[in-house]
Amino acid sequence: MPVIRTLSKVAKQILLSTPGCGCQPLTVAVRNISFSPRQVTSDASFHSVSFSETDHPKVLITGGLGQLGVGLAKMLRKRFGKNNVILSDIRKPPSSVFHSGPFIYSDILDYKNLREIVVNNRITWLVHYSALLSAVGEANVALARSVNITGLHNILDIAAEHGLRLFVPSTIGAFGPTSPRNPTPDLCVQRPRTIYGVSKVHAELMGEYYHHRYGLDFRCLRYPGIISADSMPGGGTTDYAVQIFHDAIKSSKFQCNLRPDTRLPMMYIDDCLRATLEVMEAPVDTLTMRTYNINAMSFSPEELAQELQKQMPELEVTYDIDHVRQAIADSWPMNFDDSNARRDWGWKHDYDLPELVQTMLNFFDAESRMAGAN
Ligand SMILES: NC(=O)c1ccc[n+]([C@@H]2O[C@H](COP(=O)([O-])OP(=O)(O)OC[C@H]3O[C@@H](n4cnc5c(N)ncnc54)[C@H](O)[C@@H]3O)[C@@H](O)[C@H]2O)c1
Ligand SMILES: C[C@@H](O)[C@H](N)C(=O)O
Repeated sequence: MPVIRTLSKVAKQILLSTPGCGCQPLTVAVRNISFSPRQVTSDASFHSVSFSETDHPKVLITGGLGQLGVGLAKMLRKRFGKNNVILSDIRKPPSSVFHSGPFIYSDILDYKNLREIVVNNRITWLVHYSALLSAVGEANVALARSVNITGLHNILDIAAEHGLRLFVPSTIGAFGPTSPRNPTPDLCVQRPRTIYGVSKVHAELMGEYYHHRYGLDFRCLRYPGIISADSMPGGGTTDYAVQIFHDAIKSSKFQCNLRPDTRLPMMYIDDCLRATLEVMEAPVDTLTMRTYNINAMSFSPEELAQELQKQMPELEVTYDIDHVRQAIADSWPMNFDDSNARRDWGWKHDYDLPELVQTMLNFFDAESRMAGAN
């Protein structure tokens, strides 16, 4: 339904009486009267529950059983309390996750169910992690379009309707071969060649549009490839940088699906999750933008292998190129310029390549010692 048909009479009058393109006056007027894009009764007044700044947020994480969600829930629960953070997904949680805090089934394509969850649990922050990543997206474009685009529309409408603070991650994949690649700034040409990238540019633009049009508190970070030890990636182009650790430890051999010189921005998961909390907590007046690049390090498979070989000289790396992933990687940034995030809300990463490798190896070492002790 076109948005204008869902507006209240007052909103329609303002919209129709705004001269010229009306961009600025319209933005101010509509924000003040506050209506939601899927408001069903045209003249019903819109009420959102307001929470004081001292209240803990009540957080819902969608797509929470992927590489990032469980770690984010753990961090947020430490800060806001176990019961104030709800993980959700369409998959069945492992028992450790199920017993670590609230978990709920939620398919982001089911608008009514999502709304029910938000209302019944008095959600105030929504972290929207559900997505199909770059490589699996290319293998199933129709599903990626549905989850990444239709699902996002549901999330945006529910967040606007209930006055939520909404975090949606974007990615280095939101850039394409015509973007400057070394480094890639926040604002430049964005013509990605994957459905994943297209859907993420769409999310950035729609989130910013809802912010200006409806006053939605939309916050977005473009994550680099994320590296974690205790969760596996969900089918992206940067997955090799996680797999290499598992294979190195298991067999001292790794077959890489990208060329040895493929340079991509990467980040350790702890930095990524901390950045997410920091931008969600950043005072509104520090945010000069709603979508920021964040960066930590940038390396190629051969550089990662060399760093690992300093501690595991027996590691053998061979290359068997996956042409789909290679083409994607060749169109993505090599280095990310995140100076706006550093300036506006004080972003600073903790992990460079040597610390990343050491931390990953320490994790697997501790894990194998624990397994040996049992
Ligand atoms: N991991 C990275 O390197 C990386 C980098 C940049 C951006 N991101 C973004 O961060 C977010 C989380 O990434 P991730 O690595 O945890 O992803 P992932 O692929 O590991 O997990 C995505 C989750 O979404 C769920 N999902 C799929 N369809 C769904 C549906 N219809 N309803 C509800 N849930 C559904 C899946 O079951 C899965 O658990 C994604 O939006 C991704 O684009 C990740
Ligand atoms: C970079 C990121 O968005 C994801 N890890 C992918 O490779 O698809």
